[in-house]
Amino acid sequence: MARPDPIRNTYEEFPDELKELLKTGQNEMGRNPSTVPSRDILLHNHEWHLKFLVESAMPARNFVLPPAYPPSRASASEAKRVGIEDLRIDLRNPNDFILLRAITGPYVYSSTVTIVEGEYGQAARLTVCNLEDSIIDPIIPVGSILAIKQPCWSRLPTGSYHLRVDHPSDLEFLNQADGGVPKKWRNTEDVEENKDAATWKKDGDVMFLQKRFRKALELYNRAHARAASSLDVAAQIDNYRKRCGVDLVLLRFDAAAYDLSQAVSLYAKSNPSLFSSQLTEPSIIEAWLHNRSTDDPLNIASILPRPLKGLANRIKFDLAIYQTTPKYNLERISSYVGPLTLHMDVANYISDAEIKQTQHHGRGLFAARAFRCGDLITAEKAFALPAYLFNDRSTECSLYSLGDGTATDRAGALLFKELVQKLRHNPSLRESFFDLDDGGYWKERGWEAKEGDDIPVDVFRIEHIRRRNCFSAPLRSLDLLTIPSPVHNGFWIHSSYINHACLPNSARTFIGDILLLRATRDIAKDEELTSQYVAPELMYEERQEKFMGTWGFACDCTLCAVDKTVGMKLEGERMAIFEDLKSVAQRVGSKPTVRVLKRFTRRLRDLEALFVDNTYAKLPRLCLVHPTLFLTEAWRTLKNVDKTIGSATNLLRYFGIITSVEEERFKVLENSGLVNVETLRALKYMAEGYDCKGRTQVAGQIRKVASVWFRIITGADLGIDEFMRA
Ligand SMILES: C[S@@+](CC[C@H](N)C(=O)[O-])C[C@H]1O[C@@H](n2cnc3c(N)ncnc32)[C@H](O)[C@@H]1O
Repeated sequence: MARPDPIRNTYEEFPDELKELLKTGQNEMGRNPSTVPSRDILLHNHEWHLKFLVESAMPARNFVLPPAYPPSRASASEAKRVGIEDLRIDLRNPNDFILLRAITGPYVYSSTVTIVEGEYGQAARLTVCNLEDSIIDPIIPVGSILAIKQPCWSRLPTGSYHLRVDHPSDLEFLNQADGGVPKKWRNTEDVEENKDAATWKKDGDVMFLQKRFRKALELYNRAHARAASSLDVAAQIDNYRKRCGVDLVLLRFDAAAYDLSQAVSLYAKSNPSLFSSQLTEPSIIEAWLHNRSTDDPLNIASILPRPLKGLANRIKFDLAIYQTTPKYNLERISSYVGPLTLHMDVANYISDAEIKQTQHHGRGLFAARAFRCGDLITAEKAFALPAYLFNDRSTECSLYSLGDGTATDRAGALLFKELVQKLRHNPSLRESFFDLDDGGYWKERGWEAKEGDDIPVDVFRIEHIRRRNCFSAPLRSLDLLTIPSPVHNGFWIHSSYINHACLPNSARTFIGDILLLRATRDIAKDEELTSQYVAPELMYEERQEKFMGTWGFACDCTLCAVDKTVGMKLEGERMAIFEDLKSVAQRVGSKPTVRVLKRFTRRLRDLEALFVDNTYAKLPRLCLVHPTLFLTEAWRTLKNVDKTIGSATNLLRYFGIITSVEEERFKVLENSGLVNVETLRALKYMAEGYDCKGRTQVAGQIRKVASVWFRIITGADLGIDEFMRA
């Protein structure tokens, strides 16, 4: 087959090409497209692309968001139907819709591409973006009848034009029997019309086993329709149960709750001992599945048969449940986590961290009670955390937002996709998600929702919210101490309300999909909770650029307030010595000598001298940290105990943690909140040193503090002994 275009070998979108088009495309807006290929050419090209998709090594997937526009809010009854001939380039009328029929199988990779026809046979290429689609279980199989809201032509880099849908809610699937569907699209005979419920269900099971979940859902729907009319209660229960299972795989938790409540109600009605119980009432069961509580007033755990109970459990955890105590067996949970078991069945504990308005930083989290250093403040399961096993081709992808010029890698791109699916399918989850900070996007682009309105699922708003509120997460923070762990990008709604401070009072860690927030110093009731979004850069300007670039704020914490006054000249002098020391440390590596370390110490003193005045009294001196860590470890390598202890004490000091040892008592006198792996190492080296000197009481007290800090930076106690021994 001849290649339709010698330059492009796939339908894939390349962000650089699209960016160029944006620059040149403005003057076409509102015009008719100059060229649209004929139906035959479109079909021929599509066939070629399908063949190419099957046969070749594909590039990494590029998910591309064009400049933002809101989804249509017109309902079917308000919208005006238009034809392909009415469409213009880049001109979306939110009140228009078009009816189209897919005349080919789809090309599914970064987006779904298919060829569609209008009522009078005019063909066009349709690109549907941001849906979770697969070639074996396509969302838009041939013959699908689609209503597309606010349709318009969009330019392609090939010089041609296509119809493009970015918001899932701008695409609706119609049945042949739906009003408005052209007569000639209704004539497909359903040759399988006479199958009974059991056969449909069996066919659904086959599809389920083949992981064709959308097809399975369609077949279970058919089985359900049949079973409902045959009044076979057992078959109906079974169908609801099966459909509930597929719902869960497809992230349709609201639908799963509905299906299970129907199944339970039918089960109760057909069971004499439950006939008069509340379990016969589907709305009560559905409300319980959604109520976010661990309570079981209907006694479901003991009454229901296992398969229904198991599904109830699954739905409750997927919709999130809450407990009011910080009680968890985190060591056990931590031991379960692995690449295949990232999602843990635990309840959230967030009741002691309240969301309130701050004075200058929007909303924030506040301590509802006092916490001691190391205490668990919250434990929250991820709202979304895509798991991928390997960094292989099957998951290789990126997300580009052309409108605001941002790009994100695989972890962020996969999270974006999952968020879109979860919000698309589950209206009950939208309110809490869309209440998060979107940097003013919706205020500028959207509209005020009225009481009872559906919250629109705007993909651009989702991406704005993702960027400002997501967290990077290893499988377990514990693993970061030893081996590089793949970093995922996840979403935790309650934890998103915490504001940043370079000197925070709490730190987050991860055990699977649980985000744990622990106090890094003592916190008073009603104090605002803060954590570091990222560890602060050494240079004040660089630090602020990072905060401004990603989150749109300039940090005004106590450290930034002081660093701001330092001035470029002094900062430059500090950085020059820092760079000097860094290159010596790199040269020396793990083979230090006493002579080199003495010279290193003298140069380090030059750097210390640049902090002489009292402005940094109890504050961290960040550019002294890394050279001092090097020095501490180097003295330890040379087995110089006193120098190791002295240098480790300085290391803590430069992190803003002031300690003392008096009369065999070790004390933390000041704690800036910068508890991290380096400060933990400093404690470990100090404890070893005091042991060597025979001062085991001091060493024991230091180890006690270290065990609390270990819990802060890994989430739990698992692995503390190995760490302290290594
Ligand atoms: C993850 S949200 C935190 C919750 C947010 N304050 C709210 O009202 O939803 C991140 C946003 O909070 C604000 N923020 C966080 N830390 C801040 C800080 N130290 N100073 C100023 N604004 C901050 C910024 O607007 C940032 O984009």
